[in-house]
Amino acid sequence: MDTIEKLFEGIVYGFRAQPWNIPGTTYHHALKCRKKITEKLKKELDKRRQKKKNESAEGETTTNDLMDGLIKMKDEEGRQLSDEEVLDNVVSTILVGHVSIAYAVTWSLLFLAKSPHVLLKLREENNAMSKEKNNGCITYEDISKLKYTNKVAEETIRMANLSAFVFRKAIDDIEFKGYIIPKGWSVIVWLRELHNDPSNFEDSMSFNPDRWDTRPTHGTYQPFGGGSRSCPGSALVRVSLAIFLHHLSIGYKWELLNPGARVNYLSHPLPIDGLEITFTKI
Ligand code: HEM
Repeated sequence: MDTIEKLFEGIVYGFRAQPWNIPGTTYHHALKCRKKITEKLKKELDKRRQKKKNESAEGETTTNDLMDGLIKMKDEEGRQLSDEEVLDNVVSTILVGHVSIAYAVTWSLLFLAKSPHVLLKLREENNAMSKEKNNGCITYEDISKLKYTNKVAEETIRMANLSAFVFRKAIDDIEFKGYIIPKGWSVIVWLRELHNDPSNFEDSMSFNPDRWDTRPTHGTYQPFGGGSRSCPGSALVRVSLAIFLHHLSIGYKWELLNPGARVNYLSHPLPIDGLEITFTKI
């Protein structure tokens, strides 16, 4: 697991690096990590395929994880994924799910530590819910009742700007503010700028969950991208954050060790100290 963790970390660093495939660059290292991880997963895939062959007389294989799901998947015409497609899907799913939610959670800890009045309201709402549930676990339905908690989660997603930009290609000549973007050009959509622009979000740099009482203007909020390639993990991110905020606010107090720590923006924004913190159980 440690080796796999290291390899994924290498790929994540190469995510937003300049694509210079020269020894010594972050991008080159990421490609090497990608190759190694694919080799490791290929061995596992071969084992699974062999196992499936051996067991075909007895029926289905017993494991039921992502790789098995991809191996079994068939389209309408009964076509299955090639080895390369299975491996690409395993790598990209782990990659996008690997650090993203952890980073969002990290930012929620930081924003809340710096906004005690928000934390107070969050704690109030979640203590009330916990009492209602007799200290039991919350369910998916309960999460939608945690109105303030959901607003804190959304404001965290806005302020954290974990995906600062997405790439697109102009499929036609486009005129924008007097400039022509020729067909075929690559375009960066700078999401962070949209979310930090005070004309889109009043007092945009302050952590204010109540701003979510009204919906943002169309097109001004795209933390998960847009269109057919938008993030399929967005609901999972929101639910995970809400569950985390519930348990955190009712169970713990915490203090930042370096409240003024600078932020490292690549490959994803994160305080330079990794957010060193002390926790106390309430
Ligand atoms: C806070 C966490 C996350 C943020 C901010 C985020 C943001 C994004 C953005 C901006 C894109 C590009 C969308 C576009 O080009 O329009 C994307 C793509 C994607 N995300 Fe996420 N994401 C997060 C978490 C996750 C998680 C947890 C998963 C899955 C477990 C996931 C799966 C994916 C996949 C598979 C794509 C590629 C979609 C495609 O190209 O069709 N993401 N994400």
